[in-house]
Amino acid sequence: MHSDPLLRVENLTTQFFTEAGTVRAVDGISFEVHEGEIVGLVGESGAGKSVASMSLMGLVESPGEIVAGEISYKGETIIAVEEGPDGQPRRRDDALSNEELRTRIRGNEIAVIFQDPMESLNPVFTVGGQLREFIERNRGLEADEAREEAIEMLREVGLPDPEQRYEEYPHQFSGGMRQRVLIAMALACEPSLIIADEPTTALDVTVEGQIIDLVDDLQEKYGTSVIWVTHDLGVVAEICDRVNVMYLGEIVEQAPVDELFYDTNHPYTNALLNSIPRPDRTVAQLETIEGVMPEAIDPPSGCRFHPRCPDARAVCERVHPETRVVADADGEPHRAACVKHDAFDVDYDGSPPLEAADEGGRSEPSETPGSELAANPTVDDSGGDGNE
Ligand SMILES: Nc1ncnc2c1ncn2[C@@H]1O[C@H](COP(=O)(O)OP(=O)(O)OP(=O)(O)O)[C@@H](O)[C@H]1O
Ligand code: NI
Repeated sequence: MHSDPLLRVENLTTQFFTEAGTVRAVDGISFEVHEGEIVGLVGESGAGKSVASMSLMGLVESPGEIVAGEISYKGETIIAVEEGPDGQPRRRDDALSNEELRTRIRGNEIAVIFQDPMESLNPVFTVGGQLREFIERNRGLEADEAREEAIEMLREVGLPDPEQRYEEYPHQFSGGMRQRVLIAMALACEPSLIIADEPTTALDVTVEGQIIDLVDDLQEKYGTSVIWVTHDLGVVAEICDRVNVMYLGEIVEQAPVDELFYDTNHPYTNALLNSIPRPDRTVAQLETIEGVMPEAIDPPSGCRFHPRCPDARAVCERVHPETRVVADADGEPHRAACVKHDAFDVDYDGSPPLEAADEGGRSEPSETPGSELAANPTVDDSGGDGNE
């Protein structure tokens, strides 16, 4: 990790200006992706993973806007927003224009794979035709050359009978096969970075495993870097080198993957880990995270996780922690945004627990299944899907 990163994201802040108020979807996140790395972006639904991904490619649509931050790719500033004289955010002079982002970066340098392939494939054209056209357009190849290349890519992503499959329509493909086609499309322009936004969420577990293996193999073969967006820490463990855990628009923990699992430093990550199904536990024993993630429109004061946090103390209501280095992971920083760590000098230990815990002292989560995160009456579980 001594080389310059392929992608550097600094203080990325993306908001949606809605009638109900300003949605702070991505609220000042910073992370890096190095060459040949698979970096995870993980968190519950609504954490801001997709908005962050779209922001990286300059694809946020109105009423959304990147209001602050800087993104550099291969050492070049591609997106940068500063405060203008009128106090409004504006594009910095050295950043790329939308046109430059579209022609130079998207597809060629950074490609994206979405959860639902049907959104990216046109049902009225053959799969091969779409892939060929994409290759023609983006690589300037002649039609028959592009056809050869398309078939080669279909073979590369593990589609049986690629010549025959080339002539078929998207509805003739299974979900997993369609996802393979999208991977072929993403790889066709030989990008240096692929953003995969929950590409396996809609697939059954076996097919999901196959797609993960495929991306892993291709990543190794081509040296492509990948940002893998998921709500599933199990998938992260399988495929990622480094991980960013997001909660309500912020990165709350950031570490190499083994470190994250063996030396977990944020209570939210811990809660996510405890909610992973394990073969040695029955469903009834699963500890899902209680309560619904609050709205990004009006996040809780202090630490945004405090209303659901088993470790919350009074200080957590007041102090909004940024991510700080809390441990060393073989020379790499392990960051967390939780004031219980010494790196935050706010007298967490001297601060009273937020609610008087039953029978004096806060119990380990496993001793009071299901209640530890639900205990706080301020948790609003009236909307959204709180099951994740
Ligand atoms: N077009 C939009 N207008 C208003 N708010 C939006 C819009 N798109 C996203 N948001 C809000 O931004 C926040 C982050 O959403 P995002 O889709 O990035 O979450 P996510 O982590 O990708 O969740 P999921 O796992 O469900 O895909 C949410 O509060 C969401 O409601
Ligand atoms: Ni998403």
